[in-house]
Amino acid sequence: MVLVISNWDTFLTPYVQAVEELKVKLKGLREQYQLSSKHTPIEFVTGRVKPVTSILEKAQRKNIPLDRIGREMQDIAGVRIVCQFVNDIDTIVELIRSRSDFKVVEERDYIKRKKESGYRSYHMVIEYSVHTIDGEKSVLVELQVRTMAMNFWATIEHSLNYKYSGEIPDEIKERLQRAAEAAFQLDEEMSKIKGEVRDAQQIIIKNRENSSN
Ligand SMILES: Nc1nc2c(ncn2[C@@H]2O[C@H](COP(=O)(O)OP(=O)(O)OP(=O)(O)O)[C@@H](O)[C@H]2O)c(=O)[nH]1
Ligand SMILES: Nc1ncnc2c1ncn2[C@@H]1O[C@H](COP(=O)(O)OP(=O)(O)OP(=O)(O)O)[C@@H](O)[C@H]1O
Repeated sequence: MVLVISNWDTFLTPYVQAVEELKVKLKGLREQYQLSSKHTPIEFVTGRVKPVTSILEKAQRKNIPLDRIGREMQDIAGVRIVCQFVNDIDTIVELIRSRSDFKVVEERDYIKRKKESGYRSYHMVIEYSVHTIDGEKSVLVELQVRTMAMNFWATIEHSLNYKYSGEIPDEIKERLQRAAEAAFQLDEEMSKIKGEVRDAQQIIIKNRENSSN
């Protein structure tokens, strides 16, 4: 099968559907936590379908024939779950593992073992089924689970990589390494005072409830 550009919309339809469904499901979990006045391990959720130019660039870089990208490119559909605290990540990972509608096919822990760049996140690749007019279709989705500090660092580093076409100057790389260490320290410190932060959140929720009654 040779994919031509006019086929991309059709090819990507199940991926678009998967990302939309997963965003609804994960945001639904967040709502449920909020309604139960429990601390929510999900601060926010984003998702995207990989742009066609990025799919083509990655296929070429990784030598993936276009007729195999559905099986070999794991991040055509991507969802990111951002949390407040590092241990929220464990809660989310357990939650995802326990679901019957997600089949976890791979996990990569870049928190225990950060990447050379300084990148930290927990990655899960799941197989997810969507129902299309041509029947059920299973697609791979990459879930990135990270704290707000990890997300801040990764977003800035991603922009700089884009700016320098992947060749970030050494001096900036070193600054990024130091910033990654600072983000790690921020996560550590916040974890130590999370009880206090959670109490404050409960007070805010209760006050909101009282003023709406
Ligand atoms: N900002 C940033 N993001 C990263 C970094 N490493 C990985 N990521 C993100 O995580 C995704 C998956 O990375 P990996 O788990 O390394 O997967 P991979 O297929 O081996 O590598 P990629 O070719 O980078 O996708 C990437 O597409 C990025 O979105 C990094 O050093 N910086
Ligand atoms: N799993 C994901 N969930 C949500 N957003 C993502 C995910 N992966 C990447 N993104 C975001 O999507 C945008 C476009 O990403 P793109 O796929 O081109 O980059 P990348 O993942 O860094 O690339 P590559 O894997 O090809 O090196 C970026 O803003 C990136 O941060």
